[in-house]
Amino acid sequence: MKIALLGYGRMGKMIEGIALDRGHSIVAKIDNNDPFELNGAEVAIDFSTPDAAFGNLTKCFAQGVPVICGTTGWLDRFDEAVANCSKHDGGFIYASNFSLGVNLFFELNKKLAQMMQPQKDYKTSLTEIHHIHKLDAPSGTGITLAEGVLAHSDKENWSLDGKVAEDLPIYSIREGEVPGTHTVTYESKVDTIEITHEAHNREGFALGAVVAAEWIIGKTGIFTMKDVLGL
Ligand SMILES: NC(=O)C1=CN([C@@H]2O[C@H](COP(=O)(O)OP(=O)(O)OC[C@H]3O[C@@H](n4cnc5c(N)ncnc54)[C@H](O)[C@@H]3O)[C@@H](O)[C@H]2O)C=CC1
Ligand SMILES: O=C(O)C1=N[C@H](C(=O)O)C[C@H](O)C1
Repeated sequence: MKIALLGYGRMGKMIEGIALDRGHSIVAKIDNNDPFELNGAEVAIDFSTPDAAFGNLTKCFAQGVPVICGTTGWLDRFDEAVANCSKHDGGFIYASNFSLGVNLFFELNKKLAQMMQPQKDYKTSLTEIHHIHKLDAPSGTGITLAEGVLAHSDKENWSLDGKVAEDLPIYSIREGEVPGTHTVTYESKVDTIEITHEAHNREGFALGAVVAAEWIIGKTGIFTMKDVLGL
């Protein structure tokens, strides 16, 4: 499979290593202000920046190249990206987190939220911890987890660091080089129930993105990691 990497930072470099190990070739590495030349790529993988992702996706769809996008912090334009993809009959997978472990954790989170819905004595919150270089807060994974909780809650919205009292709080912590830790907490006067996913490194994210790229070849439409992993 010929891959174009959009964004050649921490994730782009890790994806390159995993893709080469799995027998694929990298035909383009586009970072920052590089010319946008896809060089015959069969699929593009975008791990760039919140400001860059939407423009990169738009160019790929216009050139008929399916995209795997892991960049977070740009989702105010997600519906537009989906419309662009559909207009060109393209292929698209966005995931706030591509790791198998986190996608299992998403399902566990929804199941626990469903069980906790009648338990009104518990106060719910989310916490995400990431490295100090991260540009967006809360994390995309934190937002997906919050959506899973809100689907089984009387609350309607989440807010960053509990800024809106009636919302579900997502607390964002930036420290050192933490790859990504997410915790969902239910706390009552008598006890605490907590589920945590802790990434030990970025390999799981990168492998999931390459597996998604392998999966989308030959398909058109908008998909999720649930489709890829059969969850
Ligand atoms: N969905 C997932 O599983 C994961 C998502 N992420 C997200 O992926 C994104 C990238 O993360 P990292 O690699 O850690 O960041 P990074 O900062 O190491 O790399 C981003 C790269 O994008 C480049 N860039 C800037 N403008 C660009 C443009 N117009 N086109 C292409 N590249 C451009 C930057 O120069 C930089 O090299 C972040 O949004 C992060 O939150 C990170 C890990 C896992
Ligand atoms: O920026 C990161 O590093 C990560 N970003 C993603 C997010 O915002 O959820 C996924 C992972 O947690 C690492």
